[in-house]
Amino acid sequence: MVVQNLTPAGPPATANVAFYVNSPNVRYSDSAIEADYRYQNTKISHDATGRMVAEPVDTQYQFRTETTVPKVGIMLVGWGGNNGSTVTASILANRMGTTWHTKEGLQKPNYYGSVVLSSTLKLGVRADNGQDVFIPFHDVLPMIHPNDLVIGGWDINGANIADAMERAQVLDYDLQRQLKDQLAGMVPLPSIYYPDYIAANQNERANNVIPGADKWAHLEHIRKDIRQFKADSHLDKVIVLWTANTERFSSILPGVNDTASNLLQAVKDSHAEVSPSTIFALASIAEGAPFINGSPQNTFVPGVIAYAEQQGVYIGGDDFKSGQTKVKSVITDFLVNAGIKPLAITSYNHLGNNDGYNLSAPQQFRSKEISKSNVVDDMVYANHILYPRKKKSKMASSASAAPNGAAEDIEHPDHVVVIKYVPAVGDSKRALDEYYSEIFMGGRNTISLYNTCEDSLLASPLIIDLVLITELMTRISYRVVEQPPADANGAADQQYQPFHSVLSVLSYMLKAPLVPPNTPVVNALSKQRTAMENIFRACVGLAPQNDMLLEHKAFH
Ligand SMILES: NC(=O)c1ccc[n+]([C@@H]2O[C@H](COP(=O)([O-])OP(=O)(O)OC[C@H]3O[C@@H](n4cnc5c(N)ncnc54)[C@H](O)[C@@H]3O)[C@@H](O)[C@H]2O)c1
Ligand SMILES: O=P([O-])([O-])O[C@@H]1[C@@H](O)[C@H](O)[C@@H](O)[C@H](O)[C@@H]1O
Repeated sequence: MVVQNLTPAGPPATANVAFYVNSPNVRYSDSAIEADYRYQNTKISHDATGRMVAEPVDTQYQFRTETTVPKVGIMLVGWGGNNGSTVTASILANRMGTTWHTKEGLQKPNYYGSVVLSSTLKLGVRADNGQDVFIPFHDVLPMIHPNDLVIGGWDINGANIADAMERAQVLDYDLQRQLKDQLAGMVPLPSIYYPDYIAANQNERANNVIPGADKWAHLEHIRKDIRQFKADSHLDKVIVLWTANTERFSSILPGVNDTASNLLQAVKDSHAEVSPSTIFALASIAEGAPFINGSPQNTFVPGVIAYAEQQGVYIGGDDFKSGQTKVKSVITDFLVNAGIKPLAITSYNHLGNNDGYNLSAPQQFRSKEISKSNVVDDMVYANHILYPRKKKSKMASSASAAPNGAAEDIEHPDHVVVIKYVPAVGDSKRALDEYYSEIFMGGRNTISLYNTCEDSLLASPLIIDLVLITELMTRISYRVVEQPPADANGAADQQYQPFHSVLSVLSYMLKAPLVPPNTPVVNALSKQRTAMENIFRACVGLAPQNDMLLEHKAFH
């Protein structure tokens, strides 16, 4: 690829960019952006006297982003569910510009709740008057648009997407009325059903199931489905996303799912501890399709992570962060960083959709309880003033384990998660939270929240963001260089590499972010968003966003 240095005229007119960066560190061609980026960090050590020493360290990166936007299809596992049918119908409504009547008047389709489609980021300040300039997040780098997505998928229930939309009772009738004819033609493919992985009450739904108990045959069946879907729609890429029911956790068994080869053998042996979601993940990885887990179960047993690393395919998860937990990752961050000490965080909610029905079973609830409980760990761990570290106990509880895996015995707020199934409220989940904290001089503070979370209307835009960001990441590569290459016309090409297969950049959309082994888990929502934004700024050679506003604090 010939990379042209920037000319005053900017990148080639054919470059697919919403803006361009006028810098010798950023180079454009008609199909790629290459940026030199100096990553600045601070290494901490201690000197001979035990004093802490802070050392600024710089690493020179180069990022390359392919700017040609491909034709992408998404295959939803659980397509006929509330989330699957809602996101499908909503993308169709946006694509067609369908409007509909409600008691509030005429409604227009939108993508509210999507960070990529409905939020902005500060690009910089106006050269003439210093005012902030914001752009749509979607414009920071060339991204696919959800209106262009081809959608398919599987479900153990055979209802077409129009019937599934009606069953979900999420979208307004006047909108459903206009979409149902097109959605009726969308029928989920038969899926894998292992009854012991989801609540027994889901058995009544299972009328669209791949027969047999041969798990390797199931794997090959799903692989064939992915290939067929890609071929039928002449797609460049396919992304598979799990929005099916929450499964019970799989036991981690040495010799079974601890390595890629053992796991593949376990599938050949139809081992009982291989879940449907793990088979979907393996099939996706084998077909080079990124796989995202929107539910809390441990789909990504060690063997799946190892297989994704071997194959160089992206995976991400777990569990959409849509409502109650999203707020928790903000409130807890605010309290702890304000020097206020949460003593107890109590999260109750009830909901009446099929997700809630499935979660009414103990093992499925436990999967959700785990993903909803760990979300405060990084914030607690970061403040040893409020939460002193005790001597390492012999049996440090998992709740006290430091997010980066160090088994330290850390004081931790009481944290309770309760979920109840109340059919009457349907998809309109009611979340009640109490944050009970210690404040100045032994005082106490109580914050109570009542949050009506329309679960599928909150989760659907996250599905879109997960797909758009994952697809973008497949077009970004990087390399670490000491000095910019003397020859930018190819000598450096073979040094570029993808990010780690575990896409921790997706964490903003997820309750229990999967991260590469032995790396820190970040749950604080503001940090997650800043990380995502600054990585994409780096891809166009721009410094990380900071809010110092020195230009407004210094004497002019
Ligand atoms: N706000 C949210 O809605 C939210 C937030 C976080 C996580 N989640 C998770 O997303 C998932 C979907 O939520 P939902 O409200 O759409 O649930 P839902 O029950 O309406 O939909 C799940 C669908 O998956 C299907 N299914 C079950 N097992 C399957 C399998 N092995 N293969 C294919 N299909 C299968 C079911 O038939 C159903 O249609 C749940 O696991 C839920 O916990 C939802
Ligand atoms: O994202 P969030 O609102 O904290 O979590 C939600 C839970 O509170 C809810 O009970 C469950 O049914 C949803 O699947 C979702 O996981």
